Amino acid sequence: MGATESFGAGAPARSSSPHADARGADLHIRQLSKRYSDVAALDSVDLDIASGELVALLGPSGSGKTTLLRVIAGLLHADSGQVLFGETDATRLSLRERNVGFVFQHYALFKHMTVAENIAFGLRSRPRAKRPDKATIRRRVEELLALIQLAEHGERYPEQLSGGQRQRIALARALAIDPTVLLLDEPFGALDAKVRIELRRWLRRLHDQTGQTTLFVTHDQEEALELADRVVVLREGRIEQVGTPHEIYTAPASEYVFDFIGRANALQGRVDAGRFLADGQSPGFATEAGDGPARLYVRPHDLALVPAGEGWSARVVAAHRLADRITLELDVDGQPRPLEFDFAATPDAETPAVGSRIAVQPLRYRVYSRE
Ligand SMILES: Nc1ncnc2c1ncn2[C@@H]1O[C@H](COP(=O)(O)OP(=O)(O)OP(=O)(O)O)[C@@H](O)[C@H]1O
Repeated sequence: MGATESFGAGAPARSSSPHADARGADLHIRQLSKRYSDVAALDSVDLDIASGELVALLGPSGSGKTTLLRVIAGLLHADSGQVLFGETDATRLSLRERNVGFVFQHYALFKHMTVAENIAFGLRSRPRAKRPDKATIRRRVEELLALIQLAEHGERYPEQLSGGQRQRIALARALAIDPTVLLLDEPFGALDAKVRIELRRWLRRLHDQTGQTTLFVTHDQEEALELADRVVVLREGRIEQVGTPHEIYTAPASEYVFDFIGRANALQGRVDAGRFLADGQSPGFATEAGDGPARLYVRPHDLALVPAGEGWSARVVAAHRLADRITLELDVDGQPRPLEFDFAATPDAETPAVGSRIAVQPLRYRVYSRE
């Protein structure tokens, strides 16, 4: 049968090798911990980011993403652990000394300054000895305006721009200081879905041009998977998995990651001599998990209709059709939770009737042992 526990198919992973013209330092996080009374916002976090990488920090609300970013920026001190920029221990350095660039969802532009003045701000406010001369600053601003494709907008004020344009300016302002690392905390979070998708693709192209070491916080798995060289999945202040988008999607290290990364069905059962047997069902599916209680995870589009006896037998409890996709809700015999099954249908194919019995088999899946 075609069923397999590994996920072979899919686009090749984007290389995580450092950018050819990488800018910014390597970043090393060592055993960072930060508590708020009884909450561990960060719990012994270790992470290495190569110069030129674009890394997404992904996790649900409260998982510690913003705390980690703020500790790296120097806006917040950890209880223990270290932040290293290359060889330099930055743990005790101030925000200014770290020379990081950041853009937050609500980190507004200065309203009374033009776009050009906003971008120049970081350079102009440097101490005199480190401040470039006026002509150099002007050139840098023009370069950045061209880079963010807003060359004609330098003399406008922020209120004369769209939300998406403002966030591009905020990025240019952060890049102006040639930062050690660029830290972005849900920079497109306040924008509508369409602009958000356009901007994340734009950010990826911009990153390919600049090679700037970047850490990007998001709770949107699609954004992380599309944008990043590598994704760090956080859970309650700990790193659950680090990998390329391809690795995270096709080989989730835990039930938590599988569930968080896309739509997921979980079947209860046990592993016996290399086969997963769902409770109440007889066909077994090959797995490398050890013997004992386990759960099999499968995405709704990774199931297939099969003849009775070759898959899990189930009753159709709901059916929906949208253009060429059919989605069924199945009550699988012996399973506590319904299963979602999603497949492409030819235009003349009939939608299975509610109440009818069918059998389905997982094409690609993962089995996780349970203690
Ligand atoms: N100033 C604070 N005082 C007390 N608890 C805090 C404080 N800041 C954060 N926390 C707690 O620390 C944990 C991590 O918060 P953090 O903001 O880093 O999460 P997050 O993943 O960025 O969430 P979100 O996506 O909602 O921004 C949460 O449980 C949060 O409630």
